[in-house]
Amino acid sequence: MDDGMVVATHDVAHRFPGTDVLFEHLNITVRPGETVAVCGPSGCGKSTLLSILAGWEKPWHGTVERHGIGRIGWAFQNPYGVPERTALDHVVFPLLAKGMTRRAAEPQAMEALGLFDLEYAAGRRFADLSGGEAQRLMLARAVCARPDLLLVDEPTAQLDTRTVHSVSHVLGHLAGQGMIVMVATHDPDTRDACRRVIDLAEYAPRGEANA
Ligand SMILES: Nc1ncnc2c1ncn2[C@@H]1O[C@H](COP(=O)(O)OP(=O)(O)OP(=O)(O)O)[C@@H](O)[C@H]1O
Repeated sequence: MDDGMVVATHDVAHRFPGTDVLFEHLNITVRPGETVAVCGPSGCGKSTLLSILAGWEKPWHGTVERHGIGRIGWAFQNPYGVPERTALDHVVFPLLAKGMTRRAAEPQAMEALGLFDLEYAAGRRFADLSGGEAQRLMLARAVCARPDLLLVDEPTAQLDTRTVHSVSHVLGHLAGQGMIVMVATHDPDTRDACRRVIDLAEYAPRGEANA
């Protein structure tokens, strides 16, 4: 990881073709060690902002700087997987894609499962996981390859309060190890556990932009 690593937006605004402007004049700078909650009402553009930060979506206006960022990890809002494959298979897969052997990948994948208290489920089929287990599996898969930038979309929608606290704690711990962690969330507990909050409602256009 690069000490000078940074993710920044410079006067970013976004709208999809044929839709209103979601947010504008967004200037943020995020550095390693930070956990940032991206908040705001449903449909305000939280997931879209994460996609823009990842470079998957080009902003309608402005630029995004990703200095020193190599690997990006992403945990999706809706867990998805291959029903008959095990939880461990899902976490091993990105490591194999990175060129690791299965033998080398498995301990690293088990460590990632352990971070989210999922070792017990390593051998279970994805189809047999509960909603909360599948959601934690997405987190384990996102962090297993030790990304520089971790983008997490609604990580706690299906989790109970105690698990929310433990996931928030792990995300803070990963940031402490030098990751940049950004979390789109509605959940007040998750938001409060983050070091910084970006409220996208504050960047909603006022008046003329959507006229
Ligand atoms: N590819 C697209 N084309 C057109 N509109 C889109 C596209 N992707 C998202 N949108 C719209 O942009 C808006 C913002 O979507 P986004 O998923 O970023 O919101 P969100 O704040 O994450 O919402 P939620 O909290 O409900 O998950 C929504 O109105 C959505 O319908």
